[in-house]
Amino acid sequence: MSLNPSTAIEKAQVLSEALPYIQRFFDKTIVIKYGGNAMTDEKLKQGFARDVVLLKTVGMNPVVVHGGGPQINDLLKRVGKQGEFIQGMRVTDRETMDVVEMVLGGLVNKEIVNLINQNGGKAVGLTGKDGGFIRARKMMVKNVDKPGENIDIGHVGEVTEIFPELVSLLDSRDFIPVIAPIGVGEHGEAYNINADLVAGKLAETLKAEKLILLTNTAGVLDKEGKLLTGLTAARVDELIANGTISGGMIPKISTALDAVKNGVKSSHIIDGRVEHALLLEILTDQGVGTLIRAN
Ligand SMILES: Nc1ncnc2c1ncn2[C@@H]1O[C@H](COP(=O)(O)OP(=O)(O)O)[C@@H](O)[C@H]1O
Ligand SMILES: CC(=O)N[C@@H](CCC(=O)OP(=O)(O)O)C(=O)O
Repeated sequence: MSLNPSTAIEKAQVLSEALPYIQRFFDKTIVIKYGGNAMTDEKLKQGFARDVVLLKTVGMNPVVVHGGGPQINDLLKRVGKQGEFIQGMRVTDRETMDVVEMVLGGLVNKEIVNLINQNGGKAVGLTGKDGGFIRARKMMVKNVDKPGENIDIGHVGEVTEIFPELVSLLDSRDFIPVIAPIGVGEHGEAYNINADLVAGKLAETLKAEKLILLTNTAGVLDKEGKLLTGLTAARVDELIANGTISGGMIPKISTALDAVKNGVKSSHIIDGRVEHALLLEILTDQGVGTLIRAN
């Protein structure tokens, strides 16, 4: 099949546009949070895996942290339980914790590992229990109706420490770490941690160049549903206070902000429903979501 010369030149131009980005991000760590909602379409999943392999092949160090909220809800339903969330965090009793470990540490993790490997990468799946590398403690959430009181939401954790050696070792041997957001407590107990929080802390610990949170919206939207392409700390506070940002977007935006305040060069909330969103964000002049800056 002969190629139309102008199409061929356009393709070459897009490839050429990637060069400065490849040079700038060579050997840099990019932490990518792959949200459960962005994981539903087969073609998108293949595209995601291919993009991750491409980034690794051109010399970057992609580290994938995945979610799986909707997938946990599906299995809970099959065992007759209803998922419940308070301030974006899943209420996690003992039985729910078992389901979370099965879905995140098992099904979802191995599916992503497999997808990346089928596309020519060398992915290795981990939970925070492996090498005890994600340490956690029980998280309490504030009771908004009763100031000063907390709500106990069960086996939900917050990260206390991340030991980066295991991830760095995998990176240095050309493996791609794929991490499920499960932490381990002082007594070996498992904690369910919001995947955005794990991705943010990991990005800080690894001194990542970028934190990219892939989700199922165009980015952060204003009250009219229009995309906000750039946000600062002050504006985020305002949008949370007036209810424009709610639910699962609260831990996401807080994480993105904490990361840039703590040394990650840039945080992005981008649309995982756009094919090759990762490549567009990292290797082209085109932004595909919301860029979060400290000020
Ligand atoms: N201002 C906002 N802009 C975009 N999404 C918002 C906003 N406020 C709340 N949301 C909700 O946050 C959701 C993303 O969080 P979540 O469902 O936890 O995603 P993920 O599974 O990718 O982590 C969106 O689908 C949307 O319903
Ligand atoms: C404490 C808490 O809420 N944990 C999350 C972990 C998975 C996750 O974060 O998945 P998404 O990124 O797909 O939302 C949960 O149980 O759903």
